[in-house]
Amino acid sequence: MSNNIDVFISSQSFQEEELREKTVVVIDVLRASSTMVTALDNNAKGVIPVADMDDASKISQNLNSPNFLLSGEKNGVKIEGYDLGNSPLDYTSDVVKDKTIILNTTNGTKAIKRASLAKEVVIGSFLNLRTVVDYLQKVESEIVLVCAGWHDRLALEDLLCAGNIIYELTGGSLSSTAQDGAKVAFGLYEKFGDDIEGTIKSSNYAVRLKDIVSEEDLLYCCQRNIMQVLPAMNEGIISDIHGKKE
Ligand SMILES: O=C(O)[C@H](CS(=O)(=O)O)OP(=O)(O)O
Repeated sequence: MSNNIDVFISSQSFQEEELREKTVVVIDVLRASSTMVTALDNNAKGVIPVADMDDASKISQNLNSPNFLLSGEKNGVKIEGYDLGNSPLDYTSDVVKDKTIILNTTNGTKAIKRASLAKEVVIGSFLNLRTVVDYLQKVESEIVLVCAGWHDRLALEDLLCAGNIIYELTGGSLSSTAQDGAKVAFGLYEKFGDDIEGTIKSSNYAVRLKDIVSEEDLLYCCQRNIMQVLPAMNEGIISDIHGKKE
């Protein structure tokens, strides 16, 4: 592929204007991206990402409640009064099928909102990595992989996933003229890509949230290429544009 590709290491590491005319992949492996991918794979109608609780309550007040779920977390914990937290394992077909989910998370949904000037925004995770790569191979615009990170800092699992995407896109051979961000992500994947689970199990996230987020959640989010959905944003709503059918 000949496109220019860069990696931004957190949702605050760029100016929103920098994303204009670009194809952006937002990556929040733990857990917002993995949750959205799972929800859409289980036939949720769409996901509305919101930046905070105020936005979530404004949107939910104007909607017909049986068709909507109010979901999200603060520092990993389900927000009181919400229907669901941010564990992808809770987004089963019987819970989310045909529902639109208003999702409010600490980092992931904020990163998506900050990418709203992009030409297009898609959601990436290990779960749907191959589908994202196949899509990126066809786009003609410049590509930016936005890692959601954690509170404006780098999160290893997001950068590792970005590196895996670049590795696949480049056939494992990155040009010496690649962007610095792409080189760092690619190098991280070369070093740790053989042991995604082990690397993520010893990440800052895993240590920080060990009493809040189950190991089952972590291991689930480490699985590669188990879903073919391609979540993409259109007028504020994320839906599957890959056209998965039941
Ligand atoms: O719910 C999550 O997994 C995280 C929690 S924290 O911000 O890392 O404490 O939120 P997310 O927005 O999915 O990164």
